[in-house]
Amino acid sequence: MAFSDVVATVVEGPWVAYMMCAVPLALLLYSLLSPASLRHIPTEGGSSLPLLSYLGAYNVLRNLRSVLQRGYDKHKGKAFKIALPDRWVVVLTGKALVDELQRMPEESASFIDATTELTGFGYIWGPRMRKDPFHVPIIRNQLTRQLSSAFGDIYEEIELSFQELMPACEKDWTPVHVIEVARDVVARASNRVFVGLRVCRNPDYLDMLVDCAVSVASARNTLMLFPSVLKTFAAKVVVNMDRRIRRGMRHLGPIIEERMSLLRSLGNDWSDKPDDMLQWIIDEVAARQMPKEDVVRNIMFLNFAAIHTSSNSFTHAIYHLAANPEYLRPLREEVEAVTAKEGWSKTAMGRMWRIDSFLRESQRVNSINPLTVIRRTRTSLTLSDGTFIPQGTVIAAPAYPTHFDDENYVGGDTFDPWRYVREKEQDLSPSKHQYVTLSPEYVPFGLGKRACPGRFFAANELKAMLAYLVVNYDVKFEKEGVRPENMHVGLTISPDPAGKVLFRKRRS
Ligand code: HEM
Repeated sequence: MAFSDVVATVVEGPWVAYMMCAVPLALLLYSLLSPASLRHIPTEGGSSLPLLSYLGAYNVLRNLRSVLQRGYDKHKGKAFKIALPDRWVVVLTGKALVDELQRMPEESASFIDATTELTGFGYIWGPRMRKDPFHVPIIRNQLTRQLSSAFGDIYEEIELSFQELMPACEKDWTPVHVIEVARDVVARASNRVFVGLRVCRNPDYLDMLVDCAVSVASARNTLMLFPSVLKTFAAKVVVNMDRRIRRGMRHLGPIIEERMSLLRSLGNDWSDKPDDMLQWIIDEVAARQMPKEDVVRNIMFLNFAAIHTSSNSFTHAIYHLAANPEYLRPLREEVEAVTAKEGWSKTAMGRMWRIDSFLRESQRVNSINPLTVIRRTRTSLTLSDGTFIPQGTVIAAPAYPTHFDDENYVGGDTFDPWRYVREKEQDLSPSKHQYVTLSPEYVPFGLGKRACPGRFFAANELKAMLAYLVVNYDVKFEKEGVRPENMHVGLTISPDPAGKVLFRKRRS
């Protein structure tokens, strides 16, 4: 049958009648199935009517930043909702509600359930990581406690990686893809501490980690186009974690086997037992009698958490510096004065207030995710302003509007690199203004019990990277003073990946 015949049959036949019945039926079904209990919460970014909300979701994904800002301006201090292709998200605004959000216990508003659904991570990394996230206390306790003793190794790796990755800059102004260099440096420096010298410089291992981090970070935008029942399958196709873990096993498998056999023969403690991330994870995996592939899964997850976030944050900061090279001098003066006294150490990093303020301010104006402090309610609850939130709702705080609110930051829409240096100088408790310090007005690391446990590690690494660059290189953009616009794609924000910064080995 020719195509025109098919069209004629459809138009003239009973199909028109079927369609006329089916469409209202679908609308009715959808409105019955849609969460009626969210209808009292105002919608931003489009209509909340059945099916039309999909148009809203399209608009939200294209213009998330401005939709969130409009919602914030209209409803500050209250909640509003936005449509995504696979769900509604209720956005809580203003200090009081965001503070309430961070205090909600996991049993009533779950971070794990929210990351599973909103970012698709539960589907990508598998149910075990969701049910038993033992990597969190490892980061919080062992890794963070070891920062002082590990600093020398981290710094050595930073220094060597920059020298190897940017050799041409030794001679003249050379364009550098900062995001790519940042990913490699972060991967190498972090893995010096995660898995040790034996593997951390292996180019295939590093390539695997960076590729995994980039794929997982962008997968959230693809996975939200699938209904929940298909997400596990979609995650397998989009990310194929099993294949990545097999590749990781080629690098880490022999070391894991060696260490596991020592654990079996010598027990939990032996005199020269390694004291690194790999061993801490092996201990947990062995105690739970899990397969050794789970060690690799954990290492890869931590690398995803570290590489994507830290390299984006670093690139944002370098873009500000290259657009305003006049910031180099005050940064250099500080780094040189501090390292002259303290050497390159964690103590020195703690004394670099300008470096710290620069990174914190860059994180404030650029953010890492447009929605943060994400949770999914496990019970119905009523907020202090009387808003009823039914069970199973994803709730979150909006990053940009919070960070650009003049009530929270004077001149909040301008990048002011020394903002927190001034605040520290005026405050009796200067630690309140550090890069890693959280508050309902500063949300890039999340908030509350599930706030980023890796931020102390990240801050030290990023401060060492920035400090190293400012004392060793001159920096500028080809077109002076112009910073490339950030890219907003669906639920992600990133520095323009095409941005190139000119670097030249410092002459004076
Ligand atoms: C500048 C760098 C980083 C940024 C901006 C960042 C940001 C975040 C954010 C926003 C969250 C969610 C918190 C919430 O919603 O309340 C988070 C969670 C997490 N981050 Fe980071 N992160 C960074 C670096 C790191 C590093 C280096 C590691 C690992 C060493 C790490 C490990 C984690 C883990 C494991 C979680 C989940 C915590 C949990 O399950 O309770 N992050 N991070």
